Amino acid sequence: MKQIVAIIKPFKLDEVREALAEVGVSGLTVTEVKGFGRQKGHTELYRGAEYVVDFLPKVKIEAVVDDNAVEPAVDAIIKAARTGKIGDGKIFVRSVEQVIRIRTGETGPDAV
Ligand SMILES: Nc1ncnc2c1ncn2[C@@H]1O[C@H](COP(=O)(O)OP(=O)(O)OP(=O)(O)O)[C@@H](O)[C@H]1O
Ligand SMILES: [Mg+2]
Repeated sequence: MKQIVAIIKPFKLDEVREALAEVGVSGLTVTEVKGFGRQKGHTELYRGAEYVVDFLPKVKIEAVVDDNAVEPAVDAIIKAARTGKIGDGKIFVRSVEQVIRIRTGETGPDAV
């Protein structure tokens, strides 16, 4: 199992959520975050204005999926979140050792 962590532009959240649902991702955690990439926030457009702050608003999406679902999920995020402009975001993929569904006690891929 893997955890996909994607940092995206906030206005892309709905599209990304729909794209992930289409490829069968069963659960998501979403957090409002702030960050910067290699332009350090300074030269990035946000809602039409050039932001001159150190940290730009972003949305972090976390989804844990079975190994064979990583590629379709990553592809779906890229397709939905990409504008082609700087600051489109980044995707990190991490290994997940265990998943436990609290209600039923199921573990592993059955619990994802
Ligand atoms: N190395 C990193 N570690 C942690 N978070 C990062 C990293 N790079 C980017 N981020 C997060 O992703 C957000 C978007 O990054 P961004 O898309 O600007 O990356 P970039 O490398 O500057 O690419 P681009 O040139 O397309 O803008 C940042 O605001 C930050 O929250
Ligand atoms: Mg950037």
